[in-house]
Amino acid sequence: MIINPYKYNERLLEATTLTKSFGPLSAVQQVSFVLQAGQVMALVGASGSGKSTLLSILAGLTDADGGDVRLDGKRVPGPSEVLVAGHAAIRLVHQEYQLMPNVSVRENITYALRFFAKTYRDYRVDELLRLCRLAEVQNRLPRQVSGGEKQRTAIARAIADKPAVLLLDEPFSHLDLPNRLIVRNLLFDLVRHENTACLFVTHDASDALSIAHTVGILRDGKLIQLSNPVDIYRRPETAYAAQMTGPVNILQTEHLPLLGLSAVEYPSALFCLRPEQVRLSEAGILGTVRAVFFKGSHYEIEVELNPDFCLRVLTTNDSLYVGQRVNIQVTADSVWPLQR
Ligand SMILES: Nc1ncnc2c1ncn2[C@@H]1O[C@H](COP(=O)(O)OP(=O)(O)OP(=O)(O)O)[C@@H](O)[C@H]1O
Repeated sequence: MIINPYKYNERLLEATTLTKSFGPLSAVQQVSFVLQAGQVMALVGASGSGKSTLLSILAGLTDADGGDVRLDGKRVPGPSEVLVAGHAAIRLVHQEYQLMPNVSVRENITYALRFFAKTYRDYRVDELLRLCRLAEVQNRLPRQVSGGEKQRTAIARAIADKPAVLLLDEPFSHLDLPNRLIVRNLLFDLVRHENTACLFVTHDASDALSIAHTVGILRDGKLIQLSNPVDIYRRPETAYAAQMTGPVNILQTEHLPLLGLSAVEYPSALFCLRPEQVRLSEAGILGTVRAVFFKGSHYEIEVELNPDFCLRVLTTNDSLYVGQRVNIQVTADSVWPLQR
């Protein structure tokens, strides 16, 4: 058993008011959060919201204009302050994996342990090959393995010497479903067995909600909401946060009476209604099915309540068809007010 050289305290990785601009463009604006050992955080944001820039700052690979990053209370220097950019205990796995093309999967991982004694190195590489499910392809070159295997090789290499923090840039975006599940379980194992703190960025909330302990929403470089997955899904603060975290109906005050809800009870002008909260019920309001999308485990349908207002509804009812008249029901507690 190898003891991790980094002694953790409660506030492992701490970002305080990080800011970065490229000319007039503010890529990262006043971002602050704390990530603890054994925790997974996901940052969700649209393309260009500053995810990669933020990761690079956290890894010590890009200088911030303001604010700082601390690991166990000690400031992580930016690249302009050190000879070799980066921090020994913080690893970033890029979207392109950046593997050495001419050596095997095993050698790619072994390279990260080149300063360790051979006995430990061999033991640890075998352990990583098992953890990352790479034993069968260990002697192949990176170009001879699948995208999922490349991804796992990059993760194995990054965690080889047990860094305190693992940062992942869009770890799921190029993977098919079976590989997404393997990487998801790998992250679970990592935080459980090695107490690593993981932070990944993604534009797809489904991975974030199912894996992370904390989910943050990035918009135009700002961390606009940070919460546990259930709260962020059920109680998003803005329409953007609602849209980034799953399928949603964004309603305006004038839509509420169409759903049988009294607008007077709701002072806000925008509301979030998740499609699974809409029930098909004979006692409900009459509408017409405008589209039916098969989603595997369920259907997503669009129900038109008037020519200007359609509602997305999730249902397991498999007998619905376009043009059908259906009744929908929405309860007051499933409508969540949003800030403008
Ligand atoms: N080196 C740079 N010089 C100038 N502008 C940059 C540079 N790097 C990033 N930007 C800009 O900063 C903003 C944030 O970019 P960033 O790559 O961090 O976003 P992102 O959320 O990771 O996007 P994506 O999901 O498309 O990768 C974008 O508008 C981008 O064009």
